[in-house]
Amino acid sequence: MFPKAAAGYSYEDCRATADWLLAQTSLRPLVGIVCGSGLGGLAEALKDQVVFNYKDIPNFPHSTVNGHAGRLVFGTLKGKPCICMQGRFHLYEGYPVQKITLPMRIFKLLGVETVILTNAAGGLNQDYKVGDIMIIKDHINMPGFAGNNPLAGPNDERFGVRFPCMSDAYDRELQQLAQDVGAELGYSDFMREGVYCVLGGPSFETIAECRMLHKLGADAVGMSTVHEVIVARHCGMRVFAMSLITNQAVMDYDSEEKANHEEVLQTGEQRSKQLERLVSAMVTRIEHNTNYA
Ligand SMILES: O=P(O)(O)O[C@H]1O[C@H](CO)[C@@H](O)[C@H]1O
Ligand code: HPA
Repeated sequence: MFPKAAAGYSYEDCRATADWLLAQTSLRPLVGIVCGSGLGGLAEALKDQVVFNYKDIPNFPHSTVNGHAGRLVFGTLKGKPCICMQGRFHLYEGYPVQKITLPMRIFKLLGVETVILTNAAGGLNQDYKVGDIMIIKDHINMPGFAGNNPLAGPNDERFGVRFPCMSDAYDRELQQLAQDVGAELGYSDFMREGVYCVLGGPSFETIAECRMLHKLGADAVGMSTVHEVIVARHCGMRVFAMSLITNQAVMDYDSEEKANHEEVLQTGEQRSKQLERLVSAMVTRIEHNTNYA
């Protein structure tokens, strides 16, 4: 039922990749950051960088999407050890869902305790504007409804339990921290919180699909993040995620708007400095069990 190609990587494969990385750098990251489309600039805030191209990392998939550089960056943010994915993997690139989430298991084996995920998304909530930052409080996993869940297949208890809870997927303390930090930075006017819905892509949604998703309770729609969140929670990492609303989902048959990736990347560029400040300030204030000083 689960052909080998779709089964992802074994615990030993993940361990081998993590050990390979650990052997190349003395940095031991506590925070893992994933940059969404056009948001790779987040990695630039890291000091004392050690950078790996995905194509040089054993077992790692390769980035194929414009706006996803395909580099894994180790470094520090105000002294705190971090790892940052400059580019992620998506279902529509043709990877099985178990493979696009491999980096979350590598993060775990490297010692990461907290994951911060970012993405570009289309706004379904009519109160949202392009450029808003939405703190994700919950998700709707559409591919999961059809059985395409990254945890489908044999479960290795060394990562986590067979039936992980997802009602607490998005850490509430970290959501509050983001609100506090956002307010201190003067970002409250463009910060929202809401529900993110993942679809398979790569085609953008039809008008009828956007209307349906909105009725179902989604505030933003995208093609990523949720799979990573599920795998990160399965192996016990704390998760914070946010969407940059890069475009308004088209909900109206009279509209001339057309979703396009260029607009997505452009909005990412415009908000990248603010996102960088928000993430940096959050990272410095997240408490960890390990004393990294
Ligand atoms: O979710 P991220 O990786 O930010 O990318 C978003 O942007 C792309 C569409 O423009 C899709 O890949 C969508 O998921
Ligand atoms: N739909 C799906 N994914 C996206 C969008 C969108 O409108 N914008 C950015 N990623």
